Amino acid sequence: MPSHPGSLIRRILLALRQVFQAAPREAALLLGLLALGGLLPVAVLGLTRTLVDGLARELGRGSLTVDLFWPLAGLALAFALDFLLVPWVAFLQGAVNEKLTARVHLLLMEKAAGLPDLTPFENPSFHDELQVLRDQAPYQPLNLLVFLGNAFRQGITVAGVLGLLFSLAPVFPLLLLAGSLPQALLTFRLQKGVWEALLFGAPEARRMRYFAEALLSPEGAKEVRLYGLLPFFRGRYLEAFWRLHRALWRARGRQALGASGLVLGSTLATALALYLGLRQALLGASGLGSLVLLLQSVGTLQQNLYGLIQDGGMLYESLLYFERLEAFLALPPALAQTASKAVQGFEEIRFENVGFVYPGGRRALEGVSFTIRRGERLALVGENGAGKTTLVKLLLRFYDPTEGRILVDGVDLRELDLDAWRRLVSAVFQDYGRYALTLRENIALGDLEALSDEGRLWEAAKAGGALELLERLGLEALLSKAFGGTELSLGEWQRVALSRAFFRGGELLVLDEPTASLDPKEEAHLYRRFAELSRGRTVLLITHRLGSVQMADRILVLQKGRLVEEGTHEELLGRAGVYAELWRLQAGLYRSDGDALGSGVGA
Ligand SMILES: Nc1ncnc2c1ncn2[C@@H]1O[C@H](COP(=O)(O)OP(=O)(O)OP(=O)(O)O)[C@@H](O)[C@H]1O
Repeated sequence: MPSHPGSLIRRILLALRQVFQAAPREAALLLGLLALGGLLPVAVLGLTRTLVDGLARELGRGSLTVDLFWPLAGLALAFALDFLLVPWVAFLQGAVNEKLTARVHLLLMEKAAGLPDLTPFENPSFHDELQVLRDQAPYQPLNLLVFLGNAFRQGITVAGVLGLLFSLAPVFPLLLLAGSLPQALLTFRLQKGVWEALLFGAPEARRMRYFAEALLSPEGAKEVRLYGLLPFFRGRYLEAFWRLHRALWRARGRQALGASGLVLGSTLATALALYLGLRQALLGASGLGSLVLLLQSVGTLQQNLYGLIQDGGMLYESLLYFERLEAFLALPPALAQTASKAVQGFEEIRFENVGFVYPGGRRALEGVSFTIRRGERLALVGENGAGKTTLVKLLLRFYDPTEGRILVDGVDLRELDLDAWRRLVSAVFQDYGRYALTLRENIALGDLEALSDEGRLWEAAKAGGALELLERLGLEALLSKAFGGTELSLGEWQRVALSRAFFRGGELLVLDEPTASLDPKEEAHLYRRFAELSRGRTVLLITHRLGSVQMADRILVLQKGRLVEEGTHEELLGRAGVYAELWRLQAGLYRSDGDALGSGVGA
């Protein structure tokens, strides 16, 4: 539970703000119905008292007087309303829940995908937070509505019953509260222990979900079977389960023990209240109805106070969820976005002593300087982890360099309007998207405004090697088995990604291992057409297949984050440096006699 009422109220208001922004009319109506629902038990108590007092007066007359009729009619109405409220509260709760859940998802999508850079994703706490918020988004809104609704209704009932008792004598609400409040408060505090264990155990709960997912997901299905991973993941799942279960067991045990310990005090206070009520009635100081009210109030009060505490405890987690959501939405982007210099094209891009250290501390680039001129085809080669992809990420401004600068016609990239800059660029990343959308949409995502331009779609498919695919499946084919469509092979997906990049156009084309999944025939075909495909564009090609880099005007060789060589294929071979060594090794793979130094091999 929140440690002081101020923070509880602040959290409730925060969550309510989201509820009312999602569905203002439905939420107001729901609140009204819940308030009515909370008052009904109070009305029943009051009417019962009147009825019993009337009955005591009329006893023996045998006729139903007006004095008896109205409270009876009131009771009938209260019971009818109580029944009537159930389906309508459920109806409104359902409606608000759907809108609130959609709102939470939309807020998360807009925040996470709307960030201009990737820096926040490097931060483990951002990553964790996003995952928790995403995982819980489907059920926390409903939890909030149910538990907040229940707590609100029960709170009104408790306040109403105490008010009624106060009208009998102030001592009654005081005694009954003294009888039930300590137990309720203790439960409240111990419930906090359970929730803290749950929250503290949250990583365990997430680990459990992860290990279950590893066994259940289609992606893992092949390795799970081949390597016989069931016992391993099952074991890991159980380890996490027992850690969480033990923490919850202890917290719940304390809760039960503490509540039992208070039984004596609670019984004494309640018994005293009832004794006083009975004495008053015997002395004729109050009617029989007041005694009945007192008797009934004990049950109603305890039931609602206890319910209030239970639901309040459940509510705690939902309130925390909405507080975390609010904090997440308020996170500022790491990238300064004050720049707004328009850019419609470029003559040259210059890396000037560029260095980059990932937020986690890993240095990926150091002192890199080179220039790409418009229309040039530049190849970037180097071993795994040399920094090639990182260099592209800086060029697309997913991150800013930590040292040096990137200049576009002399202007720092940081000063250019980011959207305008990115509109000039088209790219195929190593981890390109595979979308459960139609083939048309998958290609047109590169430039959605031209979604219906069939001529361009066919052209792009031809350029990207997806023409045969398009002829076979058609533009409207859904590319997803999960949604009842067609599943593509990895190479086919890569052709679609290439087509998407060609569909976008753009002055600068970045290709990061664009042929990794293509068969040798299509790869050769693509590179043969490369001159034509890249006409009028500046191309930055990252590849490990050195046979394909000969079509580049210039080759940059990265090693451990540093630019170590630069030149044409022939120049670099002549230099007998890193490139020549890589070339020799790769060429050797294609020669049967093991002599890798023969000319023209691998070309
Ligand atoms: N998000 C990241 N956080 C921390 N370090 C990273 C991150 N991404 C990459 N690195 C590290 O930066 C270095 C350069 O990575 P980069 O992906 O740029 O290499 P690469 O040359 O493209 O490699 P490959 O040929 O394997 O694709 C690597 O050592 C890698 O471990």
